[in-house]
Amino acid sequence: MRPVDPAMLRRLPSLRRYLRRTAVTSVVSAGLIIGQAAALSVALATAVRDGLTPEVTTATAWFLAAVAARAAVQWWQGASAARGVAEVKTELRDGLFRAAARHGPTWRGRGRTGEAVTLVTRGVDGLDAYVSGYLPQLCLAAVVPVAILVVMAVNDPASMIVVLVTIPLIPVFGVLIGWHTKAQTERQWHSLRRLGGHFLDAVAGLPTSRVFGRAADGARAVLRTSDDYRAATMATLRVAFLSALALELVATVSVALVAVPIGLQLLGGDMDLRVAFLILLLAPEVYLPLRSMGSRFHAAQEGLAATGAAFDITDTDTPTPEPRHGKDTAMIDHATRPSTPECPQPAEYPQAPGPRLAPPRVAPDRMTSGAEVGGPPGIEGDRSVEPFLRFTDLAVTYPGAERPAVAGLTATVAPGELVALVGRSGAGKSTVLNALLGFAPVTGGALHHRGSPIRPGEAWLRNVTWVPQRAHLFAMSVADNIRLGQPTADPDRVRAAADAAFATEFVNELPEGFDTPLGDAGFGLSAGQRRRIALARAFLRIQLLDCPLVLLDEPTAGLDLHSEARVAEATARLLAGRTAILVAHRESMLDRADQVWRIADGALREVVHRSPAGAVS
Ligand SMILES: Nc1ncnc2c1ncn2[C@@H]1O[C@H](COP(=O)(O)OP(=O)(O)OP(=O)(O)O)[C@@H](O)[C@H]1O
Repeated sequence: MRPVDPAMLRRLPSLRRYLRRTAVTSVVSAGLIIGQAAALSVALATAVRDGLTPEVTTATAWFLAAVAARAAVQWWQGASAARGVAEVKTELRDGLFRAAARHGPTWRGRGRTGEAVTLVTRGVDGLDAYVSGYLPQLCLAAVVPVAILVVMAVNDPASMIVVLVTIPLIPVFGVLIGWHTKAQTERQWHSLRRLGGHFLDAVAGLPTSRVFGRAADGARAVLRTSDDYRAATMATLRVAFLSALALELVATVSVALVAVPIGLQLLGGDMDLRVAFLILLLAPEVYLPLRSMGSRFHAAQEGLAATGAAFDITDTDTPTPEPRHGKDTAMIDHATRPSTPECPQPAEYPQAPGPRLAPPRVAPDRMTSGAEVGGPPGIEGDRSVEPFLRFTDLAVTYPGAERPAVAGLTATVAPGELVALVGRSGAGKSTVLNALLGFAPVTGGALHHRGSPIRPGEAWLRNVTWVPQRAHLFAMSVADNIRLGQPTADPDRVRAAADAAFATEFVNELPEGFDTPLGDAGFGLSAGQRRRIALARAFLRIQLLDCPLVLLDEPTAGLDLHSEARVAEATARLLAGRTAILVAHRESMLDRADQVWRIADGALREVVHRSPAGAVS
């Protein structure tokens, strides 16, 4: 623990400039403190001895001039500090952005975006207390006591010796407490960064964690990190308050040790009154900058910890942020009880090595709609007559949008049917899926499942498996990503789901296989690999929860031919015997559809029915 980190001075020229300005200000301040005390002691001693003579008036005028000059210097120092803080923070942020540009997306993805954002914003802002609070006090502490000791040596060497003996107590206490504070502050800063990372991951993955029944766990993880941060902050504050108290006590006792002998000498007539006033006025000023420096040291620590983290990034060619994918840092805590219910385990769950799947199930009785759980009894329709899904004049208008994204959509889906949605980009295909998931507001018409109105929420989502266009992978291991909805699933089941999604091959080539931690949004995997992990996640969910409805949003978009063929095959396995709605552009996916809905400008323009043999009706 050094008073000033030389590494910071080396890397930040604006900090060096600021420190030079502050050093000059401190020397001027020291002169003014001594001048002020000298003028006042002359004025007081002369007034006591001779009454209000012209000498008293002159000394008082000098005293007032010194006070005014000190105020001006302090104002200038404040302005200089504000400029210095702005320059140092700009330089540091500039360095971070340059490093990010130099390293490209590789670096960003390996860390958590939320952590990086916390570092660049709140972390760098933590330097305010260091630059404008701690450094000026440090400069004063280096100059003022020395100057005052010289004055004391000339006027009263005995007082100088008392000060010389007591003054080291303050830095010694400061250092002892500082060692303790450093660990506390680093813990506090670490918690804050984790909080930023968790929060962003939780928010970005919210739709995914909702569908997979883990939204509450994400919130709990954020809450737990917030609590860690609160505890670390309170611990730092406790140390800061205690240290302020200890330093205050040491300074007061030290001033008393100087004052008592002076009083005795005055009584004995051995000391001039002017010298006595001068020493008594200067004694507290010796300890003041050291005390202030000690108390500001704690506030400055967060900024220093953040700066250390920033230099780790700016200094390395290929920065490797601290590991953050352990179970303790995962957004979703697997120790918590899954929010989805335990499901019967199908006896024929696929086992490695070959991807074998459980036999398809069509419209299982276990299925629930939102209405069955939350609605009044008797709301269910006639299962033998009602289609699996019914869209009646469905309209969706996003908040703030001028026109509906989907309007007047009327259609039905029979149990076990595969419906493919086709249409140009922006036609409204994903919106149809979002309406079914409850992610887009149904502003007109109705959605029914087996005759019951669909009520978006946990109960309904338990029926659904969703593979979105851009599946969100969380910053945790590959295995934990696959078992997102079923955290208690054993490794064999995870592996079998990966086999079925043709993911095992590339996962085995990752450094730690299924335990390989992924970065933000699945960093470290290609787009096709991410999709296969998302499919594996869906496989596991289907197998364990037996979800009868599958929603897939362009599972093969942006893939090369080889990956596309594999994902298409995996998708076909996923959909076998289940009711599914699939947004598709590729023929490979359309061939398997029972109905093809062509959507344009939010309206259903055409429905093509295909027979099992592929004929169009
Ligand atoms: N969250 C949203 N808020 C406002 N408007 C939205 C939102 N999401 C989509 N839209 C708009 O709704 C319309 C339909 O979008 P949607 O994503 O359903 O199209 P899409 O057919 O799935 O397109 P693509 O094939 O490119 O994914 C578009 O005009 C889009 O701009």
